[in-house]
Amino acid sequence: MDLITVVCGIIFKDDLVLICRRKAEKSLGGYWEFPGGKVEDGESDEESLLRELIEELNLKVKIKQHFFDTVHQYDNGAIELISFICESENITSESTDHDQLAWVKVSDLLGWKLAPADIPIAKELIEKFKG
Ligand SMILES: Nc1nc2c([nH]c(=O)n2[C@H]2C[C@H](O)[C@@H](COP(=O)(O)OP(=O)(O)OP(=O)(O)O)O2)c(=O)[nH]1
Repeated sequence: MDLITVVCGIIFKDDLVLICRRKAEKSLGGYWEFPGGKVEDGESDEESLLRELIEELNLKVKIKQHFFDTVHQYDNGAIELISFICESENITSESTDHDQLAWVKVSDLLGWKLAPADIPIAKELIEKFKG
């Protein structure tokens, strides 16, 4: 099966990072993720991320750096999840794709029910921001 490319933003506001809970009716409903989405034909990863964040969250961010990529095999196919560290000037509180949003400390990330593909990214972030 094909590998689907998905981009996500690790969006910081001060020292908190945004995670979003996927609506129940979506694939991986109820799991928390870093917001983003599938890369469309003809788009760069960065363009895709900026578009998705505006569409879903009406949030404009600054992409600071490419962070970490991971491949995860779900039952219905594999995704490559490409993450970027971003900064946001404002806090968003509504999403078209999620039923809850939370701004959390990096050190608390693994206490949330993250989508399985996000766990290696969360672990890497915890390492990076440790002490
Ligand atoms: N946006 C995003 N998606 C993620 C993350 N982790 C993870 O496994 N995914 C999965 C969920 C989806 O299967 C896919 C992204 O799809 P999407 O959110 O753009 O799209 P969609 O609603 O059209 O997806 P789908 O219901 O058709 O699967 O990647 C993450 O951190 N952010």
